Amino acid sequence: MRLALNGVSVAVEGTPIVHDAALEVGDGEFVALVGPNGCGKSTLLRSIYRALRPSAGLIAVDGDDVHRLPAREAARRTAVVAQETPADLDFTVAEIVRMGRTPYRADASVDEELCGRALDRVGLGEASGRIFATLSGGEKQRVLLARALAQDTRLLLLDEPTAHLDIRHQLDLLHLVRELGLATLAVLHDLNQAAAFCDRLYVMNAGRIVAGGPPGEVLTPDLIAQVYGVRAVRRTQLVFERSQADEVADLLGQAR
Ligand SMILES: Nc1ncnc2c1ncn2[C@@H]1O[C@H](COP(=O)(O)OP(=O)(O)OP(=O)(O)O)[C@@H](O)[C@H]1O
Repeated sequence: MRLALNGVSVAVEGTPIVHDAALEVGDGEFVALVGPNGCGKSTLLRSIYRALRPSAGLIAVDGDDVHRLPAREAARRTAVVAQETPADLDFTVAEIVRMGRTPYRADASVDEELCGRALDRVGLGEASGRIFATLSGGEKQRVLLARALAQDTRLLLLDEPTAHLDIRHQLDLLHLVRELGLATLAVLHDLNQAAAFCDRLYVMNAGRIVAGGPPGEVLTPDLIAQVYGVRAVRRTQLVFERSQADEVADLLGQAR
């Protein structure tokens, strides 16, 4: 297992937030963590990327307790795009992405090449000289993903990666993450998107993981009612693929 959590509890400033969580992400698997606001998703994620230390349980990356690894080694194994966007950094886009290379002592040209490729992958190859603070929220989000990609890890943690993105960029990002083929654990709010893009998902409620498995098995109307307090109807869903978005744009262009 690339990532395995067992019996993980996390307290924040003495308040227990996450209780006895277990989850796994296999090599190349795209796994979502969903659940209502305040249920503890970010807190659990923060304990995986070492921003918080669990009060109980084991968090293993490639079989090793992540909280016992040297910081540099942990950073070579796990990249994260967290929810808090550094707002007014006076760095260029290229400098931000290059921060992803900090855990390595590589040739500057290797770093340059990896950073350039990471920016190209998120569609911001032309923006490398821009000042990060001047970018839109969505562009910032994509730069932070590029920084995570430049870190060249096999485990990727994403906390609401589609926040700030319009629908087109949300879908592009989810497609991209799928194509990367990295073991990925992503906090997502949109259940339809989680169901469409993820191999498996875990549902959290009130600090506990209450269900886990393939989306079709887990996201039942009963579970959604119990966890979110809303009635859901399962229908064949409409997923806008990028190609469809292009067709729609073409049609709109012709109509003008
Ligand atoms: N520093 C803190 N001090 C006290 N309580 C905190 C602190 N940080 C988080 N919490 C509380 O822990 C709970 C879980 O927060 P968390 O951010 O993990 O939830 P979440 O599921 O990610 O929510 P959302 O979907 O709204 O982002 C919330 O009730 C929150 O208010």
